[in-house]
Amino acid sequence: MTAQQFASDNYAGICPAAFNAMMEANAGSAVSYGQDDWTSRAADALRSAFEHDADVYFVFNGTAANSLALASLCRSYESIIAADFAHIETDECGAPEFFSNGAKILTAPTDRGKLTPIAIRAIAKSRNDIHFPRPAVVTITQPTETGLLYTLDEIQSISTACRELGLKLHMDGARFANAVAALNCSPADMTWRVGVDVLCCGGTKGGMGIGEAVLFFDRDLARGFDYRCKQAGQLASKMRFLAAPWVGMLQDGRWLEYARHANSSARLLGRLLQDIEEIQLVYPVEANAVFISMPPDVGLRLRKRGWLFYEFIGDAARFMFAWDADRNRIEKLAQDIRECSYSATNS
Ligand SMILES: Cc1ncc(COP(=O)(O)O)c(C=O)c1O
Ligand SMILES: C[C@H](O)[C@H](N)C(=O)O
Repeated sequence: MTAQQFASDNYAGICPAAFNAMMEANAGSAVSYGQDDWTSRAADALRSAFEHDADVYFVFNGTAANSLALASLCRSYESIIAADFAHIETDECGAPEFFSNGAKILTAPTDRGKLTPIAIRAIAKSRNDIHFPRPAVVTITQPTETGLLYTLDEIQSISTACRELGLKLHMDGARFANAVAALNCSPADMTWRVGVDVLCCGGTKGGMGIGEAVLFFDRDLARGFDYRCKQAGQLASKMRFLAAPWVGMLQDGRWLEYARHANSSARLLGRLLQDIEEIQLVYPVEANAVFISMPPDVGLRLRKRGWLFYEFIGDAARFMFAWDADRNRIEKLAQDIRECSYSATNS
């Protein structure tokens, strides 16, 4: 077993709540393709958690969730307004464009990945001629790809602008639980109550082995989504194993306990690094990610000590924490960063 790494929360294993629910769901046979009891239990559990009679679907990963949800909100000749840092733009390999049969992603320059009503209006009102792919939907990521949070008021302002412009609002919630935990608000307060039409709610990064939930708060927008999933190879035959972890995670608020641990782990690393001269936090630690700038040779030394981290997001080195983050490993990472910085300064 490799020593714990913090390159991504995707590196973590399956949390007990998800695993135990999978084990329980494994008893006997069950109707396939989502007609089983676990799938209806999971959908009901999400409707209860969100206090809304949303239409709920389960897919294998976040790219599929985002791409198929956006394809439901946007015709092939229309466009999706997104932040320049948006995962749908930088890391989904054209899947949103592919599954919408050609919708265009129009990116707005942002401050650290957060869209604003001004940026949205600037794109939406820039042109209305036949040659311009008409904007149909705005997408925001909560927390953002840079680990920052939209406040509830910021989301409300964005959705108000969307309504004025006749646009739908999609939320990439790959780390939604981390945002709910960090803002200490309810899932409803951060979605439909502030005008979000469709949420892609992360299960994988939250601690499941696989799986995301797509919640349509406006059921009309979900028309045909089941067929869209089937056509895209996202209709699981043994859906109970995608669905059951949601029952386990949502029970007694475990998903938020795990998220609180991940968020506090990120804050711990941020604190441990703050007195190292060569290391700067590139973004404030608001959820479960820490982004730092460090001299290139410090990064090389850190990699030589076996640490893995991405450097292609937010022009910084990213460390991201999950439900299982081990304090001892976090302290070891901080110590190695300190020693690698010290040796750089004194070489
Ligand atoms: C912000 C964000 N959205 C969506 C995704 C897509 O998830 P996946 O890689 O499971 O397709 C990721 C990946 O981790 C992500 O970081
Ligand atoms: C960046 C990569 O695509 C993945 N979404 C992650 O956050 O690890």
